[in-house]
Amino acid sequence: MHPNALLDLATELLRQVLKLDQPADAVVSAFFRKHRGLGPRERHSLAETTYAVLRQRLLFAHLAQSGSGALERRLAALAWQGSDNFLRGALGTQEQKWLAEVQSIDRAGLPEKLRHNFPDWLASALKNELGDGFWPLVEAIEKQAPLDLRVNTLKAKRDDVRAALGEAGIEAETTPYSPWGLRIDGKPALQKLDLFIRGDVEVQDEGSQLLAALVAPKRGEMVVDFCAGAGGKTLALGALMRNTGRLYAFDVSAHRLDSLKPRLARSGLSNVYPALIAHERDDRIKRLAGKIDRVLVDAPCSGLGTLRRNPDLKWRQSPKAIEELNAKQRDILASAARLLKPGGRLVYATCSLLRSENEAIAEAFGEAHPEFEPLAAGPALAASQAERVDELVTEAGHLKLRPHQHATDGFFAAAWQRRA
Ligand SMILES: C[S@@+](CC[C@H](N)C(=O)[O-])C[C@H]1O[C@@H](n2cnc3c(N)ncnc32)[C@H](O)[C@@H]1O
Repeated sequence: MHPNALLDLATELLRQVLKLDQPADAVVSAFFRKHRGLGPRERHSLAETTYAVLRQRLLFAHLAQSGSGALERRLAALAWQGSDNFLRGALGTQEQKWLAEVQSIDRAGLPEKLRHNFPDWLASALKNELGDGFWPLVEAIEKQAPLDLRVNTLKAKRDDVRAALGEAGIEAETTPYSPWGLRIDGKPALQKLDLFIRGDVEVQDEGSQLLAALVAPKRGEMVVDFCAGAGGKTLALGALMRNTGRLYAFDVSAHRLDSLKPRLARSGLSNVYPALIAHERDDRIKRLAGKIDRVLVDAPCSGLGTLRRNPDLKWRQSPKAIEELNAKQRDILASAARLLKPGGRLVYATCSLLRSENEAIAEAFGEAHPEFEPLAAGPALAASQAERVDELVTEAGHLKLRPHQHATDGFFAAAWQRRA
């Protein structure tokens, strides 16, 4: 494709994504479905350019002020993630001159906001939360996340999968904390590999794997994944149960539960029971009250721990939306807790970095529910063969992961045991 035609497409894609009325990954996928003729390299340039704009939107919007022509074209040129030569082929002489000028600006001297690229409310919330970790986080989320895999221990061993990936020309390292994880640099096409098709691996961030390790369901138990979504954690839990017992995968979204089905088929699990619920007080939950050994509440949240993958969330979340989520999180946790039998384990988790969605929810639940005793995450993770657990837990005994410290998405989890 002629460079200018591709830059025109990048301009159009950015116009759609920057409306911010839908998740960026959904807009990008729909765009690619409409433009089927695009090759893998063209798709890569378009998607990564779009994500680069979302990551550093304030900086690029500032630098774009001086140019002319469509704003989105200037943003695409500034954030271009293909080759420089290709981009030059797309730009007119004036545009090239402008780009060279703005690219020579010393970015380290720009105001703070143009260096962290957060809206004000979020910058102050994250500074409060992270202190000295704020700037390391900014740096960590400007980079792409690595690709983590979870080896399906029902079907394969980690060393064998690593060797098979090596034979396919894909270098993988073992993950530092999860006993089932492999980490790959870059984004090789895995879907066509035999080991993927037969369900030996699933794509799953190491942090998500650690949540399953914290729930630690055993053979033959009754387990509920309360907010199962597309079932990333369900599959990990089912494998830990060695395909025995009963694992209910609840969610209010039929669409998300539908995406679980092909993954379930690949995984070889037959102990999973997906169930659509209307809301957290659905009758199905009342029927199972007091009967369940382990419950995971992977609560709907702001997703701000996933900014490496979803940089649009910085611009799509708001304090009001987070307050609404907080109410939902409280309700779902209180309802899910009723499922547990005495001695049972409850885990509340989010992929948020914000205290209001994490500690605040856990503390309020603990105060209102003396029948639940806090369970320290460290020993529980160690019992699941997680490694270097001291690096993963807080003084209060919560699991807390950060992109800049652990190279995972940001996660929080609190656990309790129901008193007998
Ligand atoms: C963080 S996502 C879950 C991700 C999933 N556990 C995974 O590992 O792929 C939160 C999920 O909660 C679901 N949800 C929202 N409200 C709910 C409710 N009241 N009861 C149960 N699930 C709910 C959403 O549909 C969404 O799929």
